[in-house]
Amino acid sequence: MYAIECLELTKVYKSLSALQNLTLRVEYGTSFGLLGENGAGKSTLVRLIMGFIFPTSGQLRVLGQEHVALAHAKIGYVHERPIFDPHVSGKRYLIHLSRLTGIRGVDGVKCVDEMLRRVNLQDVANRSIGTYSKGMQQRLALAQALLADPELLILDEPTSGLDPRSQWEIRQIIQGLRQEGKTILICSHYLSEVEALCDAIAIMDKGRVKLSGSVNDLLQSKQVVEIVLAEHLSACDVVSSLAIPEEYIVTMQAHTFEIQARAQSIVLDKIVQGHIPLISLNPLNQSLEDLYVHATDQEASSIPPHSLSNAGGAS
Ligand SMILES: Nc1ncnc2c1ncn2[C@@H]1O[C@H](COP(=O)(O)OP(=O)(O)OP(=O)(O)O)[C@@H](O)[C@H]1O
Repeated sequence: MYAIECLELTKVYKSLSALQNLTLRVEYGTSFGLLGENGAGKSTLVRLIMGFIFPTSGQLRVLGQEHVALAHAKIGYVHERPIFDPHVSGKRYLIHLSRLTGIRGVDGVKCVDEMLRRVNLQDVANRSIGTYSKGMQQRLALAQALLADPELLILDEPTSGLDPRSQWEIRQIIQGLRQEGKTILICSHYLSEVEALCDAIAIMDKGRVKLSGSVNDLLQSKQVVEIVLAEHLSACDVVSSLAIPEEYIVTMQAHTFEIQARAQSIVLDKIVQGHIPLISLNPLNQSLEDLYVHATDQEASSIPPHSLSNAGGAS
């Protein structure tokens, strides 16, 4: 069973298709990154998951509920730009919310104090929120989302617009939640953040999933090795004389070609047996940024399928 399961999900606003037959699954206890350019459909998907809007067609199940509103009490949500009453203190605000969620009296205060410690706001707990920095407000929003100990946490651009120190603080909190085994869905434009915080990702483009899967699998499947031949050799001639399968080749230049890392030993055997002189063999690590650029690049859609294969279960 999945914490979030979308099957052929479509959302049309008037005449605009914001999501088109989107299939995506988020496993319980994992941290999932939703990536995509502005207008890709990430917020629409989050709004559907939260039950703020309804799908035009397709199926959606959140924490086992087809009626996603029934899952609401078990979801913690942090908006990209949380809005607070600036005159109320952080502690008072959280106590008010804890009462609304049914945690009252001494237990409520204990729970709030614990949450304030957790997001490192204990020293400013009694100050009015209007005096908080943006980073503090974002941490308060996280505390608010965590108050009812949700099963699923949805973080929309959790570090957007924050200074590096504040970003780091938020990421540390998210790492802690991840280690506790919380299911987390993060929408972010920061690729290094997603690479560091997420077990799996989906890259969305124009309402569709372009690429998805586990971060490790995706990165490993895209590792390449650069082979630099002696200058008198043409890469094209060597590849054809050694009969190196086309699907192993990523790029080819005059005396250099890149191959999939997984094909390294096969290609090297051929090179040794063919007595081909090499200048160097260089592993080139791919980052999530490289994957992202390929997946969202229209030109890249026409490059060989091995460079852009969908490694995950989504389509
Ligand atoms: N309420 C709405 N009515 C009409 N069109 C909408 C509405 N909300 C979103 N859209 C359109 O749907 C598409 C997807 O928008 P969405 O906000 O889901 O993208 P996004 O990936 O979250 O973008 P961003 O990164 O900028 O937040 C866009 O073309 C947007 O203009």
